[in-house]
Amino acid sequence: MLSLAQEDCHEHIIELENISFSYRDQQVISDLNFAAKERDFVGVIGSNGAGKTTLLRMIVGLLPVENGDIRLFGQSIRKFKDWERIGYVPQKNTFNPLFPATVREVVLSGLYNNKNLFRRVSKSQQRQCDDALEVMRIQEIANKRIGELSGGQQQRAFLARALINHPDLLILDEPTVGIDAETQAGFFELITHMHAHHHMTFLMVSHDMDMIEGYLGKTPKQKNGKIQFYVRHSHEIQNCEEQNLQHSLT
Ligand SMILES: Nc1ncnc2c1ncn2[C@@H]1O[C@H](COP(=O)(O)OP(=O)(O)OP(=O)(O)O)[C@@H](O)[C@H]1O
Repeated sequence: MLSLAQEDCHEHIIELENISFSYRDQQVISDLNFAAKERDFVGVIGSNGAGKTTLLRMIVGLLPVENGDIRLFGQSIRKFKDWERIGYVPQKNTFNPLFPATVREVVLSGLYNNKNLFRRVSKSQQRQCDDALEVMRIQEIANKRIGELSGGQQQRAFLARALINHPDLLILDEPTVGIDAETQAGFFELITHMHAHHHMTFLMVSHDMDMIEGYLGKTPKQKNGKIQFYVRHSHEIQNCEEQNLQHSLT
């Protein structure tokens, strides 16, 4: 059993406080509360239309928070500016396959939050890009057009794009939708390996109940179509003594 002092060494990364959201007159999220700490792995589940994508878009600043508050790294989203600390992989079907960019250009665009995809890139930024391509094992296809790739390869490219800034929080919206079972399993293995070996917090929407049950160790139950969170807590991976040691060494 962990003491309170041990648990408290992990900082809050996301705090949702009484969040509600409506599209015109349709209320999608009502009075949602949740908190995730450093290095937690959070599975977000809920039936179609429960508001999962809407919630992620609020957390990454693409939709306004009108009711309640979201705190990111302890700060209200209304004042938050450190967006490079957050990597976001949107749902696959929001990507246009005719987009005329190479994998390398897509990955580099993660540095600029889409402001200017083709601006001049420094040597150190190229190295950052090479590192992200290597982590995702897609160096060989770096110069291919993104639209020519398989669904699994495209997802790796978008994950590399989200990782290029070395984010502290990685947000994934159904990352394996439309991908065959074998590639899905490989992709999930990659994500769980990253969770175990990198100091990152994960928030992932998934309909894959086997994955939630297998990795997060809880049997998901649908609750009136509402969003639910299943968490593998940071202290299940690393206790605070190890964490303090790691911090004192870096
Ligand atoms: N831009 C929009 N304008 C109006 N309504 C929207 C908009 N985006 C989503 N909705 C509606 O809000 C509800 C929640 O949508 P959302 O995509 O957040 O659900 P979800 O839980 O991610 O669903 P799924 O599991 O199918 O991906 C749905 O009823 C949807 O039709």
